[in-house]
Parts: sequence; C-alpha cells; structure tokens
Amino acid sequence: METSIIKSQAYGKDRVRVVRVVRHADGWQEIADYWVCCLLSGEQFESSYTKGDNKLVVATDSQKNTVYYLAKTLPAEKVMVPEVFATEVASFMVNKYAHVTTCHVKVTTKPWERMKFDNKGHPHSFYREGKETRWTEAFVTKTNPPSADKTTVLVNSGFYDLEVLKTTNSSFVDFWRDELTTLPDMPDRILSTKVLCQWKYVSDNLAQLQLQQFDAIYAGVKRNTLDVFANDPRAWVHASVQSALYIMADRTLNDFKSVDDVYYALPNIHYFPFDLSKFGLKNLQTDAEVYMPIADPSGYITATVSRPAKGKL
Ligand SMILES: O=c1[nH]c(=O)c2[nH]c(=O)[nH]c2[nH]1
Repeated sequence: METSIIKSQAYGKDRVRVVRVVRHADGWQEIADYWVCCLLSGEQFESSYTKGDNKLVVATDSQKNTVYYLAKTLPAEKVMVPEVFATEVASFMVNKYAHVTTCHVKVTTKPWERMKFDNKGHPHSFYREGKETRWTEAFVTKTNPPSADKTTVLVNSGFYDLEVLKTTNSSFVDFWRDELTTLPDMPDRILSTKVLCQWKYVSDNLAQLQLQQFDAIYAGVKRNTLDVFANDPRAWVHASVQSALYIMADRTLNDFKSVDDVYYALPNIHYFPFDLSKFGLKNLQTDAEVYMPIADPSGYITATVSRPAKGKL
C-alpha cells in the first residue's frame, strides 16, 4: 500500500496546433498560428493519481477539443492576441468545471509577418523571418468562494531566440583579476546574443487584464531590446552585458506601467579574433578582422528587474 502524498499535480494536452484565420469582408485576412498547452489542477484530481479513480478526469482529448471549439466560437479579437486567448481558455476551464482550481494555458507562436509590396501590406500573404518565438502563459485560479469576475490571473509573456550581433561598440574592461584570470581587457569586441526575455502581468480582474495592449507591449519590449543593444553607449561602449540587460529592462518598466517585472537571459556568444601571427599577419585587438565563433561555452547573464515598490494594474 502506497503512503506517499501528491505535492503538486497538473495534467492536460501539450502542443495542440491551432490556426485561426479571420476573413474581413473587404478581402483583408489575418492569421494566428499557435501551439497550445492546457493543464488542469485541483485537489479533487488527487484520487486519479492515488486511487486510479477517473470519475473527475476531464480527458486531455476533451481539453484539446475545447481549444479548437474556443478558437472557432470566441470573437476574433479574443483569439488573435495570444495573451487574450490563453486567459480565455484558462478561465473557460475554471468556470466550466467546479473541481478545476487552476488552469495553466501556454500559447507559443512563431509570428507570420505580412508580405509588403510597394510599402503596402498584402491582404492574405505572409512570411516567417528568423527563429524568434513569442510565447505567453496564463494561470487562472478560482477565488474562494468562486465568482465569475473575480479570479486571480497571472500572465507571463515573452520571446526567445531573437539573435543579434554587433561588430563594434562593445567592450568588457576593468573586471576582477586574480591568478585564475587569463582574459585581457577587451576595449572593442564583437558582441552576439540570443535574447530570451519575459515579463509579467498580475491582476485579480480578467476583463481589466485583457484590456492591455499585449501586441504593442511585445513590440515595445523588442524595440527597447534592439535599441539598447545597438545604440545605448552606457550599456555597451563602457560596460557589459549585465549593464545592457538592466537598461533594457528599465526602459520597458518605464514604458509599460502594467508590466510587473522583466527577466532577461542573455548568452554571450563569443567571437574571438583568430591569432594569425604565425603567418606574419596582424589580426588581434585593433587589427581584428577574422574571428572564430565559439559554439560552447557561452557566457550566460540573467536578471529579473522590477520597480522598487511593486506596481499593480
Ligand atoms: O559583458 C560581459 N560580462 C561578463 O561578465 C563577462 N565575462 C567574460 O568573460 N566576458 C564578459 N562580458
């Protein structure tokens, strides 16, 4: 007879592939292309793990069906923004099933960019650029006692695999030196990273949370990331990845009051000048033109940045 206890549980369907097309009367069309993960949890599911009792188990197959059902029946604007769709699916589950306490829905998308010809967007043709992936996850939790408009909603949003590189205006000098240090001061270097960024919204009111301009905030965080990377002299010319990370996050916290905190993970993908002195060629420091990219290891710089007093919606 088993005596162990369940410390946490969540079950559902992962990687549900769903595409929704919106067709406007004038021929203009939109597309959303998602991978959805939907996970249910609640105390009453414990017996399905510990006693083999399936009576309350909403089949993962039914959860998958619900994702397609909601993609069709919700108003288009509630499907096309990943954060809104995630919160809709999660709150639908929590409201429909009394024994579901929390629903965690993750939506991942590789955005389709609209094709442009002569600076005009094509009505129904799209392309994909780069490897960048946008994702969001919503946790909707019942309040006690349950009430339709009073739920706790936590939304994390972010993107990863945004690859960037600059060929100058990056340095790393004046760092700690001891007997284990071999790295020389680097007054100028190639800098490359694959940005992972995520940020958080918290609210106890779903309708209010859904009013956020999620697409504009996503675009704004990306713009801040690229702008600081390319242009902010404090971040790069005189300091480090750490300093750039902080300036990027600070800009986003200033621009978007509903964002609670910002996390970055920035690998420092090294490109070292190749020593060609054996061939009588100068290729180090200010002569560097030919580099050897190093696949592994990379630096890995992370931080979560927030306001001194936590901002709420
Ligand atoms: O921006 C950097 N931060 C570091 O902490 C570090 N360490 C290192 O070897 N190179 C770099 N670059």
